Amino acid sequence: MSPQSEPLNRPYEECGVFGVWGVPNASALTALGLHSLQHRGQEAAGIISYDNQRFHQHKGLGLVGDVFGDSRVTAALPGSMAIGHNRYATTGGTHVRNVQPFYADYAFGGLGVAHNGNLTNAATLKKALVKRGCIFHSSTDTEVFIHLIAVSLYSTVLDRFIDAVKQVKGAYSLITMTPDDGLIGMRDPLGVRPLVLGRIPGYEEGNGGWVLTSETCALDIIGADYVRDIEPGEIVVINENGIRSLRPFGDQGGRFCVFEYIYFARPDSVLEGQAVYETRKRIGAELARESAVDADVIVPVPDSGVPSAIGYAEESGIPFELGIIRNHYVGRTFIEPTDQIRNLGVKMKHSANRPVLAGKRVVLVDDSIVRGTTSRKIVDMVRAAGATEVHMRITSPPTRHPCFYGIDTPEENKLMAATHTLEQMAEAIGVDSLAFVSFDGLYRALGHENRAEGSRRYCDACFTGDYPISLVDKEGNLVVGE
Ligand SMILES: O=P(O)(O)OC[C@H]1O[C@H](OP(=O)(O)OP(=O)(O)O)[C@H](O)[C@@H]1O
Ligand SMILES: NC(=O)CC[C@H](N)C(=O)O
Ligand code: SF4
Ligand SMILES: [Mg+2]
Repeated sequence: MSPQSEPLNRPYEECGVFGVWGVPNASALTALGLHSLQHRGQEAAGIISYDNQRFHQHKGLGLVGDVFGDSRVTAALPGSMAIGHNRYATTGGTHVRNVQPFYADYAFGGLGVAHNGNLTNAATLKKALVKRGCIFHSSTDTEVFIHLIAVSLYSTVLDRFIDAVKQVKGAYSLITMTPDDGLIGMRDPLGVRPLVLGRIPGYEEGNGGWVLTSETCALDIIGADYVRDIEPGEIVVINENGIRSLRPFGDQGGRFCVFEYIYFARPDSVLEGQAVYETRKRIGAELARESAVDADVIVPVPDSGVPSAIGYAEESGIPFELGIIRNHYVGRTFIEPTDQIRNLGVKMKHSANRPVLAGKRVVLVDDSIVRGTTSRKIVDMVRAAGATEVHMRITSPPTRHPCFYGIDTPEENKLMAATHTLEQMAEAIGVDSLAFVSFDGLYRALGHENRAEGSRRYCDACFTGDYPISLVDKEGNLVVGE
């Protein structure tokens, strides 16, 4: 949770966006894309389509399968252009009115927008917009785009859009659609969140078949080819004239979220040219070199600990075993508002594979410790299954600071690494030893010499407190709403 949202005890997550232009049944492809982005948001899903005459939309709380499982739903969203969104709230609670994509009817026609990220000056802008008479319908940061476009004095939609993004601060990967301009994709000037461009084979002769989405796994599911990443600060406009690229912010260099590699993205995705799976394996190998321990078995904390545990096992020569089994019917995170229910959720999600653990010295590999809820439970479980030693290895540096750029982390006083020393953490979790990957180890796994050389390319603020984008609302103690 970012401090800008309501004070619920929730783990982190973020959103997935998808847009397609120039194909029949665009909404059905969008629903498929959203399915493969489910790991980025499990709270709500929505699709808006356009059939050359009017817009159609369907949105709802729940998983993509709950909202779009029935093919009659997408059949009722006709058209060759569509955008979709999976939400996990960072600003504004889990209410139907906050479900994206958002749609607005302007004097110049309709416009739909889907946003992954989080704005750091949304409350400041909202205050000013409300004073000018704007009536907000949601409590999200995303809605400020809708009003900034409405009040802009520029005449074309694209100029109004550029005018709007120039006023916001924060992280945003956006997919917008309008009847005249078609599909508009954009990454914020530092490219904190991902956005890729793909093309469906068979459309090369014409202008159709374009796809914009958060991760390449959503291209794979619909058989689209990866074309390239949208660059930080780049706007792409896709319509019957083909694809056009604009750079109203110039080149400010990227600060891509390093945590996308560590945890968020699906392991079969490729982000900014780097395969997530291989990167996680390399982080695991770095960790094995840095924090070796005599043990009998390397056990991942599923899901996201799996690739790095493979890397750790390969490097250490200690066998990899699935000592913890994950229940596939429990989601990635537990969005229940209380710690009590979240604790039960962790119990429901993981169980010990006793024959693999009994009498063994176990190394558990996970990607992060946020509150420590997962680690505490897993360690208890592994000990109860008869492990003689339990060592914990974490493939991120300690999470000491909240994220304000689209990841739902808790405020500082709930982050275990912000309130405990390493020794206190090891004791609280109940392990014989605990180690986190070093900053240099992490950056080596990303292909850099060390952090000093690599960190200019990434945001790693939740580990370092080095926030690359100003936290305007936080400094002014402003919040958008509940
Ligand atoms: O310290 P905590 O507050 O418990 O949070 C950290 C845990 O949460 C995440 O897992 P999650 O269940 O979200 O997803 P995953 O199945 O993809 O690993 C992460 O991988 C850690 O296991
Ligand atoms: N996690 C996200 O990217 C969320 C997008 C937007 N800030 C919202 O709260 O709806
Ligand atoms: S603060 Fe952490 S999670 Fe947020 S964008 Fe930066 S690296 Fe990613
Ligand atoms: Mg996990």
